[in-house]
Parts: sequence; structure tokens; C-alpha cells
Amino acid sequence: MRGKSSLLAEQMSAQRKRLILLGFTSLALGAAITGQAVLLAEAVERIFVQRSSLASVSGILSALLGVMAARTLLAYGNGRIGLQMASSAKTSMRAEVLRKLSNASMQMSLRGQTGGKVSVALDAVDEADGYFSQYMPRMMEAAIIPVLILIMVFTQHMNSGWIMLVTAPFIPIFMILVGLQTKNKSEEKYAQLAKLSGTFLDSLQGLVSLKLFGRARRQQQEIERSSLGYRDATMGILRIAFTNTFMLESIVMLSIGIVALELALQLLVFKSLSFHKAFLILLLVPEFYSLLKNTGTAFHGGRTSMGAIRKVEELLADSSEAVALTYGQAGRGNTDKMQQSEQTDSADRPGSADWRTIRTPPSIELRDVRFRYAPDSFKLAVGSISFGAGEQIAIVGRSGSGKTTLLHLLAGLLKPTSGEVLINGRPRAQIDEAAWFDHVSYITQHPYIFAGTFAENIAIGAGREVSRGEVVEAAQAAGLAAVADELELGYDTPVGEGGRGLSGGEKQRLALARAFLKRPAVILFDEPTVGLDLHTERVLQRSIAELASSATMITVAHRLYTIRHADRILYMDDGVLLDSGSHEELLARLPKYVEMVNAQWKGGYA
Ligand SMILES: Nc1ncnc2c1ncn2[C@@H]1O[C@H](COP(=O)(O)OP(=O)(O)OP(=O)(O)O)[C@@H](O)[C@H]1O
Repeated sequence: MRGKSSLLAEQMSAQRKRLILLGFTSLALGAAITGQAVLLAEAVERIFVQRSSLASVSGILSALLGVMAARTLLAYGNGRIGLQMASSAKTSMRAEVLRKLSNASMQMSLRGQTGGKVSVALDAVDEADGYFSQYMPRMMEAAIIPVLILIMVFTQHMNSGWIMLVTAPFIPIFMILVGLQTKNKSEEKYAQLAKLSGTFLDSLQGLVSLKLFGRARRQQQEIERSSLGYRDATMGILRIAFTNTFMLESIVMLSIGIVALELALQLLVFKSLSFHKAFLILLLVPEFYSLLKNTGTAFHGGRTSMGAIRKVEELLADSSEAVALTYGQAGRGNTDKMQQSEQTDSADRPGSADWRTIRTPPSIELRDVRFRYAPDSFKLAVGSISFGAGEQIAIVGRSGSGKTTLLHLLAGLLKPTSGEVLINGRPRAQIDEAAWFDHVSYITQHPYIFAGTFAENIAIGAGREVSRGEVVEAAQAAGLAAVADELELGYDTPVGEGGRGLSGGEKQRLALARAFLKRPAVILFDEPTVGLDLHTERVLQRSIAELASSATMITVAHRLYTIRHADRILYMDDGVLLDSGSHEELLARLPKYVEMVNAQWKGGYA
């Protein structure tokens, strides 16, 4: 797991060059600020005290203008460097979040609320901006420029230097106290925002169910509660920010007042100070405190950003933890390999290239495979089974017996807690994931339809550019041609979110059309439990049989037709493989199987 604030440390080390540049521009800015004060004091001294002619100070005035222009440019430069740091830090953080989320195991994807993750990936990363664009440049300026000013003041008048040195620490001390409070509040704000986003997205996704169960009002109240929590957390931060600004302003005013009083006494009462020196110090003192004060404001923003960065860090750490927790020993190897594959081109890895060229159905072997979603949860222990190349396997068993879990293990969506899955004798964990998925089609009961056209949704299966002709051919093979003809814009009709809806049977045929484009060597099929009309049923059966003729096919089967036509049937019972064999063999020796077959006859599944 990542150490605390290591994400920040990583980002800072990636920005080292810009930080050094920032140091140099801050130094130059400090020189410009002190130079400006010196030139201004000199010009005022000559014009008003020595009554020199304007022409005699024209050189000083031009130099003053030049220094002022340089100061403006340097301040602008510091701002730009800050913005560039923020932009590249945000880009790399967001990329890391997206990479982690997309590489995460299926369990990880299911953990936590999607809305919360979206909020962290978008809002929290955006909030990190302030740390790099404001906090860091101001901190760098505060570390360099006040020191330059202080040196200057000490060389002019020791007393003023001491007053500044004694009063200055009040500002950072105050900032630290406020900052600590703000950080907690900021983390609370992000927790509230993630909760609000999560509740909101959940409610949107489940709107129909919520309405049907009369829970819409309660959910509305839940959203209201979450949004009020978020409001309170935000208001809490703002309250601290306003108090912070007021207090800082008071400290600054008081400090400048003390220095001015001391200068006035020295200048007018004790007459121990020249006007030039007094005026120069008086010009530098507000610069000194204003820099520290700006740092105070930036500090507040910086702490808020740190809270946001911590949230991003937690999300990243959570992904790594979930991977380690789920995979156990075997998983640790897999995670290593996953990281390895990020560093080296997957095609270079041993076993990838030859696997890519395989087009024939592979043999699959489970070797003493065990799996748990979490400690003390459902346990799957199927032992060792092997499936011959091109074999048609049906997995059957009661609801909750672990059929889908087994299918996910075969697909590589879940990693075994112990044991391994071998493909053509090679551990699946050693095969490049992308290369493996190139050869697999997993047709779930509820295929995902992306927001896009009907044709695009089919084409996604190919994983390459495909012509309209190929899409139409795949649709015909999957029995979808008639459906496409009935759509308003044919293959160009928008479907998925925001588009036209598709029925369950249509979605499954669309998943089949994707598989026809892909022509996979392995088909994993979660057969629909709901009854389809006779015509759709026949179309599906025919299409699947055609696809299966060139693939190793493993089906979580619910229909007697599929079960009877399988080469081998695996009967699962409470996470254990109770028996396997042909339909006739199981009928002869497994009473639970007979019971299931009889129940299906009665239910009309056959
Ligand atoms: N993400 C998960 N986390 C924890 N437990 C899970 C998860 N998914 C499934 N389970 C549990 O694992 C067990 C097996 O589930 P699985 O979906 O594999 O059963 P199944 O035989 O496919 O059931 P069905 O026929 O109803 O789809 C169940 O007890 C289920 O509650």
C-alpha cells in the first residue's frame, strides 16, 4: 500500500525541474521587489528632500519602470509555472486513477459507489489544482522573498528588522493552526461530496425500482440529507476561511503599525534615522507582510487541496488493497505481472506472441482451483477439471451454487485464491490479458449496450475497424437483421443510454453478433433464465451452435435443450463440483440432477 502523501511526493518529484525554475524566478522576483523599493526611495529622496530637478532623476525613474515591468513579468512567470505544474499533476493523477480503475479486478469494480469514484476522479483531482497553482508558488515566494527583504531591512535599521522578525512567525503559526482545522474539514467535505454523488447516481439508476416500491420519496429525502451534509461541510470550510482572512489581516495591520510607529519615533523624536532609510523600510514592510499574508490564503487552499489529494490516494490505495486481498498468493503474482505488463510491451512478454497466433479452440484446465470473494464469504472449491479443445460444456446447479463465479474464473475476470487455470497447458495468469480477451467472447444475460449506434454496438466486438458489410453479415448470423430493418434509422439508430431501448432477447442477439465478428476460440455463455419467444429461442440456438462449432464453449445452462446437447455437464452444488458427465450418465447416477431435469420439464423449460 502507498505511504501517506506519497502521491503528493511522487507528483512533486515529477515536477522537480519546474520547482527549481520556480525557486529562481522567486529569487529574481525578490530582487525586483527590493530593487523597486530602493529606487523609489531614492527618487522620492532626491525629488522631495534634496529638491533635485526631474531631469536629474530621469535615469532612476527609467530604472524604476524597468524593475516594475520585470516584477510584473516575474510574477506572471511564477503563476504560469504554477499552472503548468497543476495541469501536468492533474493529468497524471487522473490517468493513474483511470488506469487503476480500468485495471481493477471485477471485485474492486463492484466495491464502493460508482458515483463516489466518479466524484473522486473528476472533482477531487480538479481540487488538487490549488496545491500546485497557488500553494507551491506562494510557498516558494514566502521561503525566499521575505528573507531578502529582512536582510535588506537589517542592513538599514536593526530595530525594524527585529520587530519584523519577532512578529512574522505569528502568521505561519496562525496558518498552521487554521490549516490543521481546514484539512479535516476538507476531507469531510470530500467524503460528503462522494456520498452525495453516490446516492444520486444510485437513485438515478434505480429510479424505476424505487418508484415501484414507493421508495422514491424516501430516496429524495436521502439525497436531501446528503446534499445538506455537503453544504454544511462546505460552509464549515468557508467559515474557517473568512475568519482566517480577518485574523491574518489584523495581525498584518498590527505588525505594520508597530514598525511604522517605531520608525516615526526614530525619525521625528530621536532623530536617529534619515528620511531615506525610514521611507525605504516603510516601503518594504507592507511587501514583507503581504507576502506572508498571501501565503496564508494559499495555505488554506493548499490544505483543501491536500484533503482532495488524500481522497485520490485512498481510491488508488483501495484498488491495490483489493487486488492484494482478493488474489492472495496467486494474486500477488498476477499483480506483479500486471505491473510488469505496464512497463513492457505486452507482445514482448514470453507466451504472448505464440498465444496471439492460435486460432483453434484451446483446451482449458482448472488445477485445484479455489476462490473466495472475501474471507468468510461464499467458497468455491471445484478441484481439478479439464475441458478438451472444442468441447461443449454445460454448467448446471441451483441458484447461488457458484456457476457464474466459475464462469468468471474461466474468463479471467476473477483470479483464483489458490490453484490455477491453464489454457493449452499454460497458466492463464502468464498469458497477456489483452491477448487472451482477444480470443474470448463472454455473452452475459444482460450484455451492456453502449451509447452509440446499433452498428457501432455490434462493431465493438471486432476490436478492429470493420466495414458495414461485415456488421450486417454478423447481424444476419445472429438473427438481428430483421430487428435492424425495423429501427427508424436502421443500423444508424442510436441505442443504449439516451437512445432507443432494446429488449432482453435483442440485447443477447446483439452480443452474439459481436461474437460473430470476433469469431472467438472460447465462448462463455450465461444462458438467459427468462423465457424467450420460440422464434428468438430458435435463432439464438442456431447462432450459438454455429459459433460453437469453432470454439470451446462453456455455458451456464438453464435450458434442457442446451444441457442435453452438451458434450459434458458439470453439476455444481454449494461451490463444489458434485459430478460431471453426459446427460444420460448424470440421469443414471445423480438424484439431484434428475430432480432438476424433472423440475425443468414441469416448468416448460425444455
Ligand atoms: N461480488 C460478490 N461478492 C460476494 N459474494 C458474491 C459475489 N457475487 C456472488 N456472490 C455469492 O457467491 C455465491 C455464488 O454466486 P454465483 O453468482 O456464482 O451463483 P450462480 O450459481 O451463478 O447463481 P444464479 O444461477 O442464481 O445466477 C452466491 O452465494 C452469491 O451470493
